[in-house]
Amino acid sequence: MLRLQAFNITRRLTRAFSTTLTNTSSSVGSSNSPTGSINFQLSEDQLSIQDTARQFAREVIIPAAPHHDKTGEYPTEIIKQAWELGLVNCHIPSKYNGLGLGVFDAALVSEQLAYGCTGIQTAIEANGLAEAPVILAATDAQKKKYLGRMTEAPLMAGYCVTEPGAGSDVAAAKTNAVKKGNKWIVNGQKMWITNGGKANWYFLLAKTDPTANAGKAFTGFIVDADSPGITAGRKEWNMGQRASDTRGITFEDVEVLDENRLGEVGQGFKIAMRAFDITRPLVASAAVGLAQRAMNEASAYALQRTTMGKPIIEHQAVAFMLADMAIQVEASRMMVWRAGWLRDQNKRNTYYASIAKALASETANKCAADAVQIFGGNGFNSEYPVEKLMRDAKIFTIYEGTSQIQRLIISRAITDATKQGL
Ligand SMILES: CCCCCCCC(=O)SCCNC(=O)CCNC(=O)[C@H](O)C(C)(C)COP(=O)(O)OP(=O)(O)OC[C@H]1O[C@@H](n2cnc3c(N)ncnc32)[C@H](O)[C@@H]1OP(=O)(O)O
Repeated sequence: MLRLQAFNITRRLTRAFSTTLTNTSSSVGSSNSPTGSINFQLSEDQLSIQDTARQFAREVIIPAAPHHDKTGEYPTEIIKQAWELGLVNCHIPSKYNGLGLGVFDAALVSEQLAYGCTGIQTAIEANGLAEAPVILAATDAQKKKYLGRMTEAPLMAGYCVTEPGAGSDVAAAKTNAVKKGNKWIVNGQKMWITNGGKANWYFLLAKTDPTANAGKAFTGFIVDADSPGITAGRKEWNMGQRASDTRGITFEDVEVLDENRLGEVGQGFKIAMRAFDITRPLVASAAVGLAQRAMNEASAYALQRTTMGKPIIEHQAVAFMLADMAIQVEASRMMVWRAGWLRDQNKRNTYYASIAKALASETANKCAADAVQIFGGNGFNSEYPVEKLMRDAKIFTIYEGTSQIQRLIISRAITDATKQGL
């Protein structure tokens, strides 16, 4: 079933590809996207890695997705296979034995994996989210230790920022770290942590100066998940993306060595935000993958389902819904590419990342809901694939910043630009 041999060939191509895109700096890999001109033609290498991810989604993820959706079982075996193909931890620089892909190239992968199942893709991509602050701010020794091990075994990691009382408003987070000698003592409660119960280590954001403003109040840490005092709560049973492991995590007098502090004291909030500049385009590309799947499922169904003597795809009411899906999918993908490309040029992309995230996540919801509509009664039934897409889509407008937070970021950028007369 797996056709791993075929995948291994593509993996070798992928590895070869990585050597030409290697990035050993502290930023996520630069891409081979041409500078000075716009070119929508993917390179042979990009097509190759996209094809590997597409094939993996079609042959491995799609057949297994209904089981993981129904049972909530964590897709350990699938993640292991994806890891063997180089489809996990795409950003880790080659210096630490990773592929060192840029955001643009990683988006090609995440769109394809998400086409198969966004629950499984989220479990995979959550590694990228936890690793982003480490790639951005860690010392060489920290990178060797924590990124290096991710390339030696199919381990998972988690990004511990959200709290029961601090989701959209990160600055309201209360988990604190107090310095004692060469250690920090961490206390607090995190919530909705993806890979919470599966992670080998966490990126942790903790308040270290309660009197300072957000930009200086927090510090980032890398925390081993088996540290005494850490307790992972029960797996949350969510509306969709059920393959993904989401939990609350309690920190009770957890000792973290100062050598595990990430960056300067007080810089944690900015490191956590800069990580989103990398990962929001990837969440958006996953939403595009789901939207594309909804459109493909709806088109195929509309071609074979007949009413009033003809396939429903020939009824304009249905055909125009499909056309609207195509418009939204194509526009969303272009925004993902723009946000990713800009980041790969080492330019600030926060505004475009938020536009891509808001547009693509709302597109995923619209396309999934319209696919259910096109399927009619069958769409409402769990024997058909589209009700899962509709449940899975909802979280895209919530995690990694709600649609409202994206609009806050976009509108602040407009205000700033206007004030500067731009
Ligand atoms: C597929 C994988 C998915 C995995 C599962 C998903 C997991 C998650 O959902 S993770 C949690 C997601 N949470 C979020 O996205 C939180 C949303 N909220 C936010 O983004 C922020 O809290 C936001 C934008 C509202 C910040 O607002 P606010 O509190 O007003 O802070 P703000 O004043 O803008 O910024 C504070 C400082 O940080 C700086 N800063 C903000 N953003 C950035 C950035 N992108 N880059 C660099 N610096 C930044 C500001 O310039 C400011 O600096 P200074 O103090 O020197 O002026």
